[in-house]
Amino acid sequence: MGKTIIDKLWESHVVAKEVNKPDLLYIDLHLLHEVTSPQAFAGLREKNRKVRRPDLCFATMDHNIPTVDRFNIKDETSRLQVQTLEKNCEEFEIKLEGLDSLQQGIVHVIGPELGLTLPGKTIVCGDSHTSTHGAFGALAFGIGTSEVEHVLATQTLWQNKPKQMNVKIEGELGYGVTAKDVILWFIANYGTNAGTGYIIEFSGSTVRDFAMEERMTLCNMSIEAGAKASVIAPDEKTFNYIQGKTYAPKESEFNEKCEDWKKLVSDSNAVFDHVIEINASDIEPMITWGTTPSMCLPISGQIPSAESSISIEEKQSIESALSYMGFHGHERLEDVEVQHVFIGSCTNSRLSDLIEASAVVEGQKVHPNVRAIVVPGSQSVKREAESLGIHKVFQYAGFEWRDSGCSMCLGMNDDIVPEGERCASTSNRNFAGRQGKGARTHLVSPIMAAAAAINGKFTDVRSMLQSKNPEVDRYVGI
Ligand SMILES: CC(C)[C@H](C(=O)O)[C@@H](O)C(=O)O
Ligand code: SF4
Repeated sequence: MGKTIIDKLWESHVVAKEVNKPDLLYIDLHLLHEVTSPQAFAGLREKNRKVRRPDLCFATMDHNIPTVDRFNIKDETSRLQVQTLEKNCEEFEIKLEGLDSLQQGIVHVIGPELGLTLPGKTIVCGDSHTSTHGAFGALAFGIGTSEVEHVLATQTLWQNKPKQMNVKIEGELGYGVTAKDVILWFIANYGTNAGTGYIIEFSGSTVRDFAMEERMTLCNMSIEAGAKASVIAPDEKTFNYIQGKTYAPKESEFNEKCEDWKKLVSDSNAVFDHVIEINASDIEPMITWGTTPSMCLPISGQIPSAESSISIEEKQSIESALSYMGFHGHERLEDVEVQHVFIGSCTNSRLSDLIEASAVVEGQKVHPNVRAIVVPGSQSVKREAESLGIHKVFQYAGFEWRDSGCSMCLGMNDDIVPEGERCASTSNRNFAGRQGKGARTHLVSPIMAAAAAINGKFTDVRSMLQSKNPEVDRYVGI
């Protein structure tokens, strides 16, 4: 029987195997941030242990930091976490991209950007959206703080091998439909438990046609479908993206690596535990209306009411989502007004996301009732965008142009949505309280967020797109 890419990645990292026990996997890259690492380092210190391979660890600070006046962290716990990470990295000799670093950014944005994320690697981080790195053909997943300590101490991790799912997406996406819409559509149709117990391989012509940034968006949110991880077979696009990046292999070593990486594909006779086939042309621009990513509809849709529920549980969950979100049911999504727009997060804060959104915004003004912010995923993305003049498009329109960080993706820093207010957000989670107490989050793509910023309400972005330049056109699928 053939092997899947998941088998290949897994088997090449098993360092100990016993019947009826988890496998011990070697970890090639351990990413760290300020929130989930302090107790792990404290544990090492208590047991008088060292970090086994500091050279395979890499740290950044992203969750707690301000995106304006970034050195002035007002909240004491946040400041302490950031200072603790600085101290830990110094003591245990781990490379850190701190607040003063030109390379600082959201951990899942800078890993790929610096060429740390490579095909064939096992990558872990104390963060659920580590699945993002699977876009490069890496086996990448989030771990808990006690596992962070274990990996720091041993560079290995005990893991049960999950089941495997192939999600095949075929065909061309419609005009104005993005990778974000694909993953939202997937979760809306298959649920937040679709991937529970599985690693997903995303395959098919739609995925192959995606740029690396789009593949990252897809893998980023696979965790919201319950998956342990997701992976996309590396190809020429992957290799081109990696070539020349700071920590990527150089010259002849790079060429040799590419030959190895090409083998990271599922064999044609490989068998998956489950296969889902999706037709890309079925997908429309999507928007969440409720408090889980699966409470999600095409922009042309109407918010459901609890009456149509098929079970008591469903009725209760719809009722509680409607009440939290301030809806009665039956409202048209296109009539819903927003007060905040957030373009950012590890799902959608890369250069291509900002280019796309700026194409919608160009020459227009943010609606007077809306406060809109753009938070580049890394300081490098910020610089690149500025070199293209993208920041001017946003600033002219009335968007705030910030420094990088997790920002409004979660209420752990200064960027909070006030209680009862509504935010069109390019992030990945819309749980109650996610963007602040009582905040109402609607997950959308960057171009849909841009459209909402201009109109002050959700709008089918396809009615606003204008063909402006080929670079932008390529991204918006024109
Ligand atoms: C803080 C961290 C543990 C958390 C995660 O694991 O995902 C955060 O990044 C999030 O997106 O909710
Ligand atoms: S941007 Fe959001 S989802 Fe991503 S790591 Fe930060 S908090 Fe988590």
